[in-house]
Amino acid sequence: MGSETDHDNFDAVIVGAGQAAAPLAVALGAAGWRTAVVERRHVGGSCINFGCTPTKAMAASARVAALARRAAEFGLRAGTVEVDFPAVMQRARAIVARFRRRLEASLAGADNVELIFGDAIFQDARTLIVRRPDGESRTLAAAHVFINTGTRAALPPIPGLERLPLLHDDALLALETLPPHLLVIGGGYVGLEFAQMFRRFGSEVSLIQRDEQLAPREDPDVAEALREMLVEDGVKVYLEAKILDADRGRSSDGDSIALNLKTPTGPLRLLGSHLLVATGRRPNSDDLDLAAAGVETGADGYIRVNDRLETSAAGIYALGDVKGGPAFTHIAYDDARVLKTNLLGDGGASVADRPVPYTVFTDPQLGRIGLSEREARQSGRRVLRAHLQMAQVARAIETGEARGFVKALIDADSGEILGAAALGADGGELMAMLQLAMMGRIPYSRLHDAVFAHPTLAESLNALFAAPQPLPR
Ligand SMILES: Cc1cc2nc3c(=O)[nH]c(=O)nc-3n(C[C@H](O)[C@H](O)[C@H](O)COP(=O)(O)OP(=O)(O)OC[C@H]3O[C@@H](n4cnc5c(N)ncnc54)[C@H](O)[C@@H]3O)c2cc1C
Ligand SMILES: NC(=O)c1ccc[n+]([C@@H]2O[C@H](COP(=O)([O-])OP(=O)(O)OC[C@H]3O[C@@H](n4cnc5c(N)ncnc54)[C@H](O)[C@@H]3O)[C@@H](O)[C@H]2O)c1
Repeated sequence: MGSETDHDNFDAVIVGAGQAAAPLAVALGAAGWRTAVVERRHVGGSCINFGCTPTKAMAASARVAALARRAAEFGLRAGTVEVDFPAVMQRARAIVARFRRRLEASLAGADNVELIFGDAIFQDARTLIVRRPDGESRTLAAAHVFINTGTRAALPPIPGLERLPLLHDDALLALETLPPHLLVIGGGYVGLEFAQMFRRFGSEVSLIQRDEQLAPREDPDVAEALREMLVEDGVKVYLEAKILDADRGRSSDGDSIALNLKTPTGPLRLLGSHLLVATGRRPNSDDLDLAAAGVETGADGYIRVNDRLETSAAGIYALGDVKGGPAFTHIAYDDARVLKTNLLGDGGASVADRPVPYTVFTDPQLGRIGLSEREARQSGRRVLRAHLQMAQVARAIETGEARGFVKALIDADSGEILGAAALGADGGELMAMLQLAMMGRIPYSRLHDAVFAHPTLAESLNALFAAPQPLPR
């Protein structure tokens, strides 16, 4: 049995096998650094195990169900559509297992990389103790430590919530039977994606949002269009709803959870069978003993870093969601690029001013990049707004997916695109085209005149940029 006085010396220890860890470990190992990756559960972190991967696999099943129900619109007779929920979940879990295996294999096959399962905790700035699942401990020492421990679901302070069974993170993926009535607290990206997909699987879904709009970071027109789409799918959306408390409910339908709300139209008691809490995340930084290492956090627990991802302790870095800021897999992945460049390459890489695109995988998708209207107004620039309803796009009409709109904000002086929102079929891909134009500083007038194949969604850029108008103040 290993003892805590035995030190394993590494050049680098990465705590948490999240989205940044694998690319960083493989690169460090290839450069000859002896690298340990410590993971308490599964490689791949939130994204592969209960975030992006399973939810996008499930959303794909939900989309097929929704399309199959619309078969008659396309001139087809598909009969009654039945959702085999255990099969949907089995498919999602199989994809998760496949991604996890692939990642584990890439770490196992990497030069100079050792994957160690266990909970890591700092002893001091250069030393970590890893408590392994079998009860043994290992002490790892390294000149460079990378913290990639991600986040977990944050529970809001609602009296009674702690006594109820909650669906989030792993619990949701373990579901075997379709919830008859899913209550979703929180109208952010997690809430939006789950509310729509479970409704499409056949659950009754009630979505409770405390703010006056869904997706509070988005412009009101985008949020309102998302609300309309969910309502069209049959989701009951409650805005400006304050949850006073939660308790065990009873109804003839077998509902066992009750939420007591204060809404703009009066008090409301909502009954449901299952409860998903999607009110944001909190960082996995509280059980690392960061104080022992001299690593500072903000009051919210997120680790403080500079633009080079260096923490307050020399030689210790934080990557991915645990450092706060935009919480997306591609950002965690890009954090690894910044550190690879600075530690193994030319140096000089920074997270300042990088683009932060994202796509919310509702159907249709919301693709976002750059400034929102609110931010454009605050920027003090002269801004134009280009706007196009998807109902005017040939491809969208032909494929029967004409909901939504695309809009772009333009610097009136340079003609450069400052930001865009594409809420429509393949909105994420459409947004990526606008992102490329932003990266290449291509003025909007060139996209207006560009030749795109007909009938693609790309072609809609011609019409989008036909007549941009001054952004209303
Ligand atoms: C439901 C849901 C859907 C999402 N969908 C998307 C999406 O479609 N697109 C997108 O870009 N992003 C999505 N995200 C966000 C995305 O999952 C995260 O931004 C991403 O996983 C962040 O990666 P990370 O590297 O910071 O850490 P994580 O992926 O969170 O991984 C952290 C790892 O550290 C481990 N760990 C923690 N503490 C310790 C410790 N003390 N010792 C050892 N190991 C430890 C954890 O077990 C975990 O494996 C989604 C998130 C959720 C919750
Ligand atoms: N497609 C994607 O890229 C994707 C998908 C899902 C999640 N994510 C990432 O995961 C992060 C977490 O997502 P999230 O949706 O959990 O958090 P979030 O912070 O995006 O949204 C939380 C929502 O809950 C609401 N809320 C908070 N407390 C409430 C209460 N007591 N009652 C009712 N509503 C309440 C907030 O107004 C907000 O709309 C996101 O910020 C995102 O970065 C990304």
